[in-house]
Amino acid sequence: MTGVRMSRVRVKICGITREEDLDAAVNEGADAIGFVMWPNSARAIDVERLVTLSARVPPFVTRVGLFVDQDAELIARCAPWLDLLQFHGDEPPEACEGYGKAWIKAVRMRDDVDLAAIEQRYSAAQGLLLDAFRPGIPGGTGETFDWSRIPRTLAKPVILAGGLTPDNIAAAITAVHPWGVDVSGGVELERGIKDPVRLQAFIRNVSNRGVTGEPIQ
Ligand SMILES: O=C(O)c1ccccc1N[C@@H]1O[C@H](COP(=O)(O)O)[C@@H](O)[C@H]1O
Repeated sequence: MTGVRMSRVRVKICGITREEDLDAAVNEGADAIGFVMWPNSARAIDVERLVTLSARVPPFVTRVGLFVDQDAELIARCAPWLDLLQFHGDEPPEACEGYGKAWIKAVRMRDDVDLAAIEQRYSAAQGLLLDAFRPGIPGGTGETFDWSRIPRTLAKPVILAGGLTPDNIAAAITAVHPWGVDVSGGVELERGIKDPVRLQAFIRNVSNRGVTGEPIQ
């Protein structure tokens, strides 16, 4: 490919709990940093910690707050420290609005999922984040799903998630052509603690690929 620079795939590093992990992600070129505000997660942070970590994020890096069927009051308290809300539960569209923030809807890829219907229902979402389905667990499972189930016809930007790693991310981008990718467990040493080596490898393996999966010239 000559003369054409394909748009690059955006990358979000989720489940940041520590300053050093945040700095490593930003310095490697992450486009977005995810903060898990769902208290049942081993990667959860509280509002006080969100305020501290959020203040460390430089301009042009998106601060994303992850919520799972949580109280409007808690989301409203977090919203000033966030740029984008990620709804990872069974929230109806009405529960995602009213915070004055753009938002994305996470969809767990159950066998019977109808993405076209979901896209219509969540028409105000900025994008759809597609994650693996495991009963009883809202996300962050570290599991992949069959990427060929994602139709190419979706109008909204697709953010691919679920079990992504430095080793499978190139194949994932080639298969799905996503707008962005989101990773948590695949770049960790343990839950909530990122591995700088895996983090660097993941972001580098994303950054040199266009949305077609071809290396950017
Ligand atoms: O990270 C969590 O603990 C979490 C909890 C509840 C819902 C979602 C969660 N994480 C998100 O799940 C996907 C996939 O994560 P992984 O890469 O498979 O570990 C991603 O969007 C995380 O942000």
